[in-house]
Amino acid sequence: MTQTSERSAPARTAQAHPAAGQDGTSTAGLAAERVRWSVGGRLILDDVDVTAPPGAVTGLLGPNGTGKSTLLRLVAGVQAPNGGRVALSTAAGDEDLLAMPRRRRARTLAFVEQDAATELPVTVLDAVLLGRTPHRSLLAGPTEEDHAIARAALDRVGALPLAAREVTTLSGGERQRVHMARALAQAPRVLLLDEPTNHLDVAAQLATMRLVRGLATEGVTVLAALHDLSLAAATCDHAVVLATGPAGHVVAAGPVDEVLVPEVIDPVYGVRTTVLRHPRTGRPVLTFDER
Ligand SMILES: Nc1ncnc2c1ncn2[C@@H]1O[C@H](COP(=O)(O)OP(=O)(O)OP(=O)(O)O)[C@@H](O)[C@H]1O
Repeated sequence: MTQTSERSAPARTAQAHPAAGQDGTSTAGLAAERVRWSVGGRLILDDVDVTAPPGAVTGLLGPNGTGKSTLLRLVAGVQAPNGGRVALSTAAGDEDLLAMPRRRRARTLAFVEQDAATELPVTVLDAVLLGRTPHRSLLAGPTEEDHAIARAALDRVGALPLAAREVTTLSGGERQRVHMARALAQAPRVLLLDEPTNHLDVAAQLATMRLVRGLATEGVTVLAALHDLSLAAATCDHAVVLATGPAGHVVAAGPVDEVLVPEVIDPVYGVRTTVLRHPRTGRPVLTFDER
């Protein structure tokens, strides 16, 4: 497990996220309540409750196969749950996210899937411009403002030099940044990330998580599935840990300092965890031994 430090993150001028609450809306929290999902007669998620507080980064953690990606897909509306609901909570009250008209949901929530494939022969800029689709009328093409937002999103993830490249020619890490830029261009209030640091080198991982923190500061509610528990400890405000046995369920949820402790991690992952303190940030750094 890699020890993390923000110190080595490359300096990059951040441009303001164009639209957490761009349309005058307030910061929104997310609550998945008693979500169930089965496939082929097998229960994968069993009455899962996950809360992502507004304007914070919540890490969705758990060993392989515990249902993190599935839960994100259900919250995003990519798959329909067999039970439960997903609510968006704002000062104005709760709203059923899954019942929202598709375009409005796309203006509200963006989802960066794990290893999202793009086989279409489109340029990086055009792929990022797709993020603007829910913000314009169905028949209109992208405006100057859409182009400016897409380029700013690419700049923010450090991928502006790739703008004219075909997406299919990109490396895994380059593609991951483009997917993140597309989500930024979507200007969501809620951002779902499935392993956002997959394929990224260590500096790019730190830069991505710094970006994610910056988005939360701007009011975006982030729910991110992560495998690197030290990266989660360095970045997240809250953590939710899933385990199986037999179906995916929540075993712990709360502030990272309370959740990322041996009493929670060891039985779930089958390891022996030691929690150290980062000498500069004071955040937890986790190391592991086999049991
Ligand atoms: N369409 C499907 N058909 C059959 N099984 C599925 C399907 N989708 C998910 N599963 C199963 O559901 C379980 C949870 O999968 P999921 O991808 O959500 O886990 P995960 O926690 O994201 O795993 P990882 O950390 O390995 O990415 C796994 O056992 C997986 O094989």
